[in-house]
Amino acid sequence: MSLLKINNVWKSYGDVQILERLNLNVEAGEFVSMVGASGCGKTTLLKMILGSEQATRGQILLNDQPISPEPNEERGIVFQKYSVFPHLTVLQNVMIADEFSASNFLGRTFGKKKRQITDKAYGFIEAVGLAHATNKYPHQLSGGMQQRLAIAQALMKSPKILLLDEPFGALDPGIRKDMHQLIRKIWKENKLTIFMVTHDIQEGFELGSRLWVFDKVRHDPQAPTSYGAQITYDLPLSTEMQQEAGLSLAEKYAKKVVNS
Ligand SMILES: Nc1ncnc2c1ncn2[C@@H]1O[C@H](COP(=O)(O)OP(=O)(O)OP(=O)(O)O)[C@@H](O)[C@H]1O
Repeated sequence: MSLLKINNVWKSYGDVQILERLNLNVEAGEFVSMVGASGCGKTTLLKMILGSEQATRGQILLNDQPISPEPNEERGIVFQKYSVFPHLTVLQNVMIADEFSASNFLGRTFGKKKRQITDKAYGFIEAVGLAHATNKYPHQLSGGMQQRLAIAQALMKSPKILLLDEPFGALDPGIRKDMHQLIRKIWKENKLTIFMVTHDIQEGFELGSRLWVFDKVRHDPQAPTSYGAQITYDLPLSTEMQQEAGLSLAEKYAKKVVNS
């Protein structure tokens, strides 16, 4: 049984068609990279998987059930813009969601419960390589460190699915490489299913186990908003392909997409 089924999904905003005819099955443990022109609907699909946007037609099923209209703990999301709280330390940022759910209103826990949450938070802080910065505030961290913090925050909820919206887009190339290693390690160790939007086709090739390319197949010059993007390539990525990927393969497919 597939973890996620996207059954003939269409999405429009008003009379602007964004996505159309999406039919895809995703198994648990896949890492799907999503690439395509700006504005073609990649984030919109992520939001539909998160549950914060609804399909206009068709259905997305998670474990054969319609996706709940509210985001829930099964799905965590990390955006390009760091979503951490500026007035909380690294440790407090990672603990906060668990503290709120354990204490209902106050956002503070005590005694044994607090110790459990602290231990769990330390585990994820270490996993993302921020053990040396536990008591620092976000403004004292580099962009890469803030993004590590956002990932640790998302992992605290033990999501089965991690949604990444250009998570490394704002980072320098050297730091991006480190983050690639980190995310692959986290993907494997936590047996996550990952959907990642990226503008960098090479990153998409290197990181994913599968690549989706979004593009418009149908065009009407008189009515440019009548047709939405579809997934024009659905490529399984093998490690060999990824090793070979480098620029040459990425460029080849980029050309193919542009020319199609
Ligand atoms: N809530 C909304 N209401 C109306 N239009 C929207 C809404 N959200 C997104 N759109 C439009 O839908 C289209 C797809 O947006 P989306 O953010 O999914 O694209 P994208 O492929 O992720 O783009 P980018 O790569 O630039 O981030 C855009 O034209 C955007 O303006």
